[in-house]
Amino acid sequence: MTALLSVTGLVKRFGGLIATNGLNLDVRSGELHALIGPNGAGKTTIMSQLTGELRPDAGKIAFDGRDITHWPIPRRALGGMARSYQITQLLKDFSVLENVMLMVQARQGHSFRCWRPALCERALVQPAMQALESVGLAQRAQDDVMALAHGEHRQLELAMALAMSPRLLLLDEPLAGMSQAESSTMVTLLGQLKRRYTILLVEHDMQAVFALADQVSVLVYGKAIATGTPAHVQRNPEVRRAYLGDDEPLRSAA
Ligand SMILES: Nc1ncnc2c1ncn2[C@@H]1O[C@H](COP(=O)(O)OP(=O)(O)OP(=O)(O)O)[C@@H](O)[C@H]1O
Repeated sequence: MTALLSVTGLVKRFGGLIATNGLNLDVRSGELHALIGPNGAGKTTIMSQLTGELRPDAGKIAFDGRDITHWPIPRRALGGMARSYQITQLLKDFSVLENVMLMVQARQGHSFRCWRPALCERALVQPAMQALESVGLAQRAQDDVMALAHGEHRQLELAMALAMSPRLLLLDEPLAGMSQAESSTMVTLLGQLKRRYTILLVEHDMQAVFALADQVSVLVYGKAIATGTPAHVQRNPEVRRAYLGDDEPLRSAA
């Protein structure tokens, strides 16, 4: 498998703090690659550099063989990178379906024109409904966003990312704040989306990470100290020491 995303020597400084410290990371087409590490390791900072919300101080980001390091946010999004956020970012006065339709419309870009209701239906509603079906929310399409439970909000955010027809899904803590039942629904969902999409997943829930990931990269102080299969990474003594501060199995890390 070739690398869809290739990060080389990435550096991001906040004043005297080096949040990304010469990071190298390859995400291959079709894999679910998890990025784990202790709080403050720099996971979200990397996601923001990938989407273009933060500018790196050095290094290169290549996506699908093209150097996108200096591309603006919309160009990356239209080029196939979609991020779902750690903090819920939904339009609260809109319905579930309308939130997704807005993303479909954004995807269509400047060329989008909707002259007749029938055309709107085909251009916006159908793809939006498809995205909702992919996350199990089709039945809630007409509901107000505020009527959804927390777990369903996260599913909706995922549908919004899918509505961008992404080639790479960037998921920042999709299980954050979820009940056990909600987590389990989301893990099943991500298992279904795996392979259909290339996914870079930041997540603290190690059980979910090890159940889902093909590859895991462990980040400590802005650097990947290990990359490999879940089994490989779990056995790595340096990972155990750096991540847990002891020799306990990695499953309880957060
Ligand atoms: N805008 C900013 N200005 C200054 N420092 C920042 C900024 N954003 C992040 N940092 C710092 O950079 C480091 C990495 O933060 P980041 O949020 O990327 O870590 P993280 O691994 O995502 O943490 P968590 O698991 O808690 O979400 C931290 O020390 C954080 O305080």
